[in-house]
Amino acid sequence: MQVVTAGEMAALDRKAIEQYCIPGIVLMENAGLQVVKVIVDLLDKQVNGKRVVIFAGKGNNGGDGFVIARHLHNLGAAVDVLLFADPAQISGDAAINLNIWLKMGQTIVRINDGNGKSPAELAVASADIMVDALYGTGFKGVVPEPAASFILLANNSGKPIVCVDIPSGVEADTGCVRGPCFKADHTVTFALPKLGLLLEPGSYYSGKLHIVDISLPAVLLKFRNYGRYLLRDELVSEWLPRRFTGAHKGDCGRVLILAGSRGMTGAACLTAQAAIRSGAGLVTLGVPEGLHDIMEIKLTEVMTVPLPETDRKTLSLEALDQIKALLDRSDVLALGPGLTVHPETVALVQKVLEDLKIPAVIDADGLNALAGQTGILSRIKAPVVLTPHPVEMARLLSITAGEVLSDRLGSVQKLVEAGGCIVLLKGSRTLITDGEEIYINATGNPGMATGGSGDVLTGVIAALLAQGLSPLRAAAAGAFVHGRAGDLALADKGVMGLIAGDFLDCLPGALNMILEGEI
Ligand SMILES: NC(=O)C1=CN([C@@H]2O[C@H](COP(=O)(O)OP(=O)(O)OC[C@H]3O[C@@H](n4cnc5c(N)ncnc54)[C@H](O)[C@@H]3O)[C@@H](O)[C@H]2O)[C@H](O)CC1
Ligand SMILES: [K+]
Repeated sequence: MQVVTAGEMAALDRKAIEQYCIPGIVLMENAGLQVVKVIVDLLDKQVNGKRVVIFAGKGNNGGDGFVIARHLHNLGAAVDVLLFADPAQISGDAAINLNIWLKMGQTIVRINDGNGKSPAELAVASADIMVDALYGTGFKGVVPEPAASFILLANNSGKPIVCVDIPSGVEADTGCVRGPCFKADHTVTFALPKLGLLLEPGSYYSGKLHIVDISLPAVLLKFRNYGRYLLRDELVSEWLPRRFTGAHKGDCGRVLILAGSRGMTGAACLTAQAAIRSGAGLVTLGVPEGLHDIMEIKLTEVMTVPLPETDRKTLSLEALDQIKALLDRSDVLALGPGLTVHPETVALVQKVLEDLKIPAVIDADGLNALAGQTGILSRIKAPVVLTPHPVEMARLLSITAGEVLSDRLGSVQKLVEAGGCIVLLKGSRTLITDGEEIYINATGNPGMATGGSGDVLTGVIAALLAQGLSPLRAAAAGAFVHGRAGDLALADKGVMGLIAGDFLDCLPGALNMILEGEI
């Protein structure tokens, strides 16, 4: 599913109206009705007598609010419309719907009645549910008073909040929030997701995102390629490999993993198990020789190879020739989990990458070995996927983590340009890009912020690479599958108790769910 900016969405609206002759008022009616559907479900279809407060603004987002008010009123709800604009400012389809609301004998609740009391505050206090139709995709900057104070009042009320199209306070193109902003329980967005709903902190404020149809012609939604996609089951399912009956393990890819050090055997194991669990035919794990016996005990389906080590039981430069021989018998390399940044291990990582001939996914200490040295990356001849979290991204770009977090999109683009590789930037909405197309992943949950989570992701991506997915798709699909496995594990283990091994075990279930389309 494509992800659009406010301008791109407005252009699609205009095309629907001008080229397909769909009156704007029809789109507004459909938009309002879709929000009403979500609200009715939230109220367990018990709408009669429920108190609903609708914060309405002066634009078409407010117009959606008047449509919502009308339908909820007709369903028996007690609806208070708080208008944060002069009615004279309201025009077009929004004015038509405000007029219908007033013609029905309904009123607008005044923000204050001039003698200190605020009917609006009373309305908020007695609401069962609140609807944010204040600002939509036309918003930029900071919400002015008195709306700003009411947003804080609503957020602190403990009542459910449903935001229309986008939470008021979030900028549609960047996800930036520069002042008070509704913290939505649900956001109902129209036709296509806006970029700001999928970028931090906009994605945080959006709560559960509902992407609903408002009858824009399907051909119009595919009309242009914006190069931004929200990962969905149907797309990832198309990418995942199907195994033919005569397949043997050699057909399913051979993954070489270089990982682990004293005290970090778990990272190596999780990566290796994730790779074999994600369909790789053969997985070989190269580890410092002093840890080899432990790995033999911890792993069964994965082959292990003892390699020369430093005095600190990390991989040493002497391992280079053996690694080159292993690489000649592999389709994909996964490099980094638990390696440490021992100077000799760092030098080994750089040497391995310098004459790399097969695709690789580089994570953790593999990335740290390249801190500030993106020049090495640009000289690598084989395709490479980098999977940094914001701190590793900051080290690679020699900037601060804060700068990465304040512009995630910009920092991934910068690293792609500097390194000529595929970049996956981890976060609650993981971004994956080759500089041309960008995929946004919305699967996963906060329970996955646990040691070893990234190691599992590295193994999944390596396995998908080894099974023939392009580096961009392997990274994007890997993020989607990894997050889906975490969501399956969450149901059973809960957000605090979840550990990386739990979602490792859920990888087969996640893959089946996506492959078989059971959602
Ligand atoms: N996607 C669709 O097909 C449909 C979307 N609909 C709704 O229309 C809004 C977009 O409407 P628009 O009038 O362009 O913008 P807003 O409603 O967001 O109005 C914003 C309004 O406020 C002004 N403004 C912006 N920033 C500030 C600020 N910081 N302080 C004060 N005022 C500000 C701005 O100038 C505008 O006038 C979309 O989100 C949907 O909800 C259609 O209803 C149906 C089809
Ligand atoms: K809104």
